Amino acid sequence: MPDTSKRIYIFDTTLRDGEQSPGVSLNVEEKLKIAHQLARLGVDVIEAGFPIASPGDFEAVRAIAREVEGPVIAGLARINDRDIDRAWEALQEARRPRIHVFIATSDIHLKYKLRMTREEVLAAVRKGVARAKSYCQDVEFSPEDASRSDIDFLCQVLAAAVESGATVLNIPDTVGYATPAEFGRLIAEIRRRVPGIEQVQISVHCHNDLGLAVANSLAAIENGALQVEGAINGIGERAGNTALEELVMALYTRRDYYGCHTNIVTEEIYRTSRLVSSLTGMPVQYNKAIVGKNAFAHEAGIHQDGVLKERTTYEIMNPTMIGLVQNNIVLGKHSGRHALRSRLEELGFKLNEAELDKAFARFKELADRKKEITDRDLEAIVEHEVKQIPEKFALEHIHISTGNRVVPTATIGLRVDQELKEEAACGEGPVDAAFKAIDKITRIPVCLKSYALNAVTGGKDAVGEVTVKVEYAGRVFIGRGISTDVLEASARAYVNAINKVVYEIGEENLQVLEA
Ligand SMILES: CC(=O)SCCNC(=O)CCNC(=O)[C@H](O)C(C)(C)COP(=O)(O)OP(=O)(O)OC[C@H]1O[C@@H](n2cnc3c(N)ncnc32)[C@H](O)[C@@H]1OP(=O)(O)O
Ligand SMILES: CC(C)C(=O)C(=O)O
Ligand SMILES: [Mg+2]
Repeated sequence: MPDTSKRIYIFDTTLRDGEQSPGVSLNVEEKLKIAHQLARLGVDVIEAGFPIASPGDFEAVRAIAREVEGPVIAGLARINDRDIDRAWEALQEARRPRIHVFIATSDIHLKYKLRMTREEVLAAVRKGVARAKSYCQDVEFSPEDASRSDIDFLCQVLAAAVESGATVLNIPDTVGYATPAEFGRLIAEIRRRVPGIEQVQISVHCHNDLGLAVANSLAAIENGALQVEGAINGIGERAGNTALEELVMALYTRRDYYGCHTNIVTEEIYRTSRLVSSLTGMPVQYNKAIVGKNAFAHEAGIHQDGVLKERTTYEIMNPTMIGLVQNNIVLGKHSGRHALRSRLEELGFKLNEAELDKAFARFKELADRKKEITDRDLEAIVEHEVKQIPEKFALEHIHISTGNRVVPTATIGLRVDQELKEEAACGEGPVDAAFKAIDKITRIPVCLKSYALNAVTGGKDAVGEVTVKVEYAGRVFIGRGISTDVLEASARAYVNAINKVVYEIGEENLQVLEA
């Protein structure tokens, strides 16, 4: 057995850097949901947001700090008084709060972005870290763009942060410029040169612009980094952050080589990945390591033969390790509530009776149209349609008439507070017609910003998942819907987004169009 006594701490920034992915905007409820799942996953730190960024982000950090037990809860702040004070205001009810302050140290950022001299940056670091420390024992400091910074100045800044009370020094490769050997050397050099470094934890935060974020993080671990920052599914600014599931499984699978462990409950990885993908609206690419649809699929005959004879011929990990459950019970139209409940429990969903009834009704509807219901179908039903916000509007029926020589026309029936209302509309295409008919019923002037269709499951009876983003009063709301019929999935997604508008804005504050 290899010695794996060295512990690597996992800092999850899905809710902060991950949310900086273009097009992603999570509301308080969605962030809380992800934070609870991250706690189940066993991450050591959750960076819940950037409290000064917006009232919504402030509320999300505050709610997570209040509610989520287990991990340290961190909030990001620029190195100025207002940001730090606001971060502390959001974090103070956390059982284990951490203020994360940052300022860039590369000449390029100093000259063009901050317009500050090195002396000014040094002074700001001393003042900012000390201010954060006056509120909170646990203070993380990040010299942004560290990998492109002058090493002498970088070490000077890091030393100042340690002297002023930082407990964690996080070294970011902000623009994903470093290569593994080089980044490993940078960590080793910092450990050798910064006075007092042995009193603090060294962390790394790598971006994936050259596809090297995980490799760079692993090189940093080999050179003494004890904390790694990253995001689920590798989401984040531009090409994203270190994909935490990849890093964790690399450390686990190659524990013989790295000789360390994390406290991650690996069986929660797949579920966390699905939840993040579903709530951010960012699909996971099929060939993505660990959590992609094809990550454990074998297509070629020689591989299939090998795996059938002995799984380890072509699998370096057992899929059950990440929570992909193999099952022998086939769920279909003849299955009952017990089988459904048991399968959902195996997948980690605990539903109350009302939720189970709703899931069962949708399951039966789907089973009438599809031979076999897969785990992905069930996840889609639960994540998109059961664990949901209150429904002001519920899709009752949809009829579409379309073709290459007719004007697409949709008739939609929605239950509005239990009363059935029906409208018809024509459109540029069938989806447009359906959305216009829905608009006529809801009379809420939302603006459609994007529409995406994905097949959740395989085969010609695959379940289609539609994600729409709509804008109302300058805010973006994401709606999702699933069905074997993509037009029905589209209508469900649009109605779901409108329900979110009603829920978040409040019915009393909505501007409704005249009938
Ligand atoms: C590498 C990273 O991921 S850093 C985190 C990036 N994340 C985000 O930016 C998301 C949230 N951001 C926001 O909502 C907004 O940018 C806000 C609310 C933080 C600031 O908005 P604004 O006050 O309008 O400033 P804006 O974003 O246009 O410009 C940034 C300002 O902060 C300054 N700044 C940037 N980093 C720092 C820092 N670490 N410490 C102090 N000042 C900083 C810039 O120099 C600029 O100052 P200037 O206005 O004097 O030129
Ligand atoms: C705030 C810092 C850590 C960051 O996100 C980066 O440098 O990429
Ligand atoms: Mg970053």
